[in-house]
Amino acid sequence: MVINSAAIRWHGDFLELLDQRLLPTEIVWLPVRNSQDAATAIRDMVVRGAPAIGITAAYGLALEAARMEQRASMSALAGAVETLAASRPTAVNLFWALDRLQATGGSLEGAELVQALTQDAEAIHQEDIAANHALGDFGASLLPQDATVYTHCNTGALATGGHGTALGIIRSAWQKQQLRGVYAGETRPWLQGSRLTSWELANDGIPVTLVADSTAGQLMAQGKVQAVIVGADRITANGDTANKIGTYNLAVLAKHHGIPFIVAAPVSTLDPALPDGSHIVIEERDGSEVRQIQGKVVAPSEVAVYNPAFDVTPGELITAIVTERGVIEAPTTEKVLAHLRQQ
Ligand SMILES: CSC[C@H]1O[C@H](OP(=O)(O)O)[C@H](O)[C@@H]1O
Repeated sequence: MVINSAAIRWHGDFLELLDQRLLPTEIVWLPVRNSQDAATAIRDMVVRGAPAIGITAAYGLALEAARMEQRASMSALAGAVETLAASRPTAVNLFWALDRLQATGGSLEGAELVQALTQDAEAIHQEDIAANHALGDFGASLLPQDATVYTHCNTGALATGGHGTALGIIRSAWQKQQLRGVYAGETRPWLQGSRLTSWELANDGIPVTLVADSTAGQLMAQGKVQAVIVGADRITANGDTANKIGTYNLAVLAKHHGIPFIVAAPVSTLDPALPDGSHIVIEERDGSEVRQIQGKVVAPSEVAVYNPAFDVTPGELITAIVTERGVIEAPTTEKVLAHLRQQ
């Protein structure tokens, strides 16, 4: 089966990933032929975004099994699972996908195992696309008519199997003629907002205004934003949400200004095993990502840098969490667990 999406092209026996480090100026597709290729691509953010990371890990494990041919077994794949799991720590979708494929693989071996893992990886990809369209519609129903929304980082087709999560809500609202426009925060230091979100929305013809991250408060104070919509990398049982660094700032600002703060994520981003956000491992990335912008030095080479890739927004600051199953208003542990029990 061939599955093509904005950032991920699956050819049935190998994978291509759009190198998102080069966007928006260059379109370069990199081949991925085994689990190490996939892990390296995730670690180096060739592919990024919680759902896209999970999908890539799933294909990477399936490719590794195919490389082993008749030698393939889940015990033989244990090293590949470990390598993929070590690529980035925060997005739970990576671990969810690996757990799902390990369960699918079970005691299968050889060609049967290769087929089962391949089909499940393809299913994860297709399910994510469907989930994003469903959550997009649920989320659009939360927005007032003619809304202008603020979004952070990139949560679009580049970060998922397609359509997007927060950008999925934005795309669905635009298609329903509910949306006036979008403010996209640049999202330092990796600039997912300026390089990826503004590129995706402009390509779709959705009115987008790029702003420096520090502009968000003034926009809210001036009444120019009717909702803040963001994605998620891991949502714990009580609704605490790990997302791109800077998300917590936006949640506090939104609370102060009485603006709805909406988190969009597929159910695969919910992690009920963690009771609250204090248990989430926050990835810290190299200081060079802050000292430089696309290789241009913007700080003294010896200056100390603290570069957490994510922060945690407490559930009490979140107006609603939107998944493909519906909306969790004012999330609490009871509501999140009930949401997970519903089919
Ligand atoms: C739907 S993508 C979720 C999430 O992933 C992004 O992080 P990164 O670009 O570092 O992979 C960002 O936190 C998005 O909100």
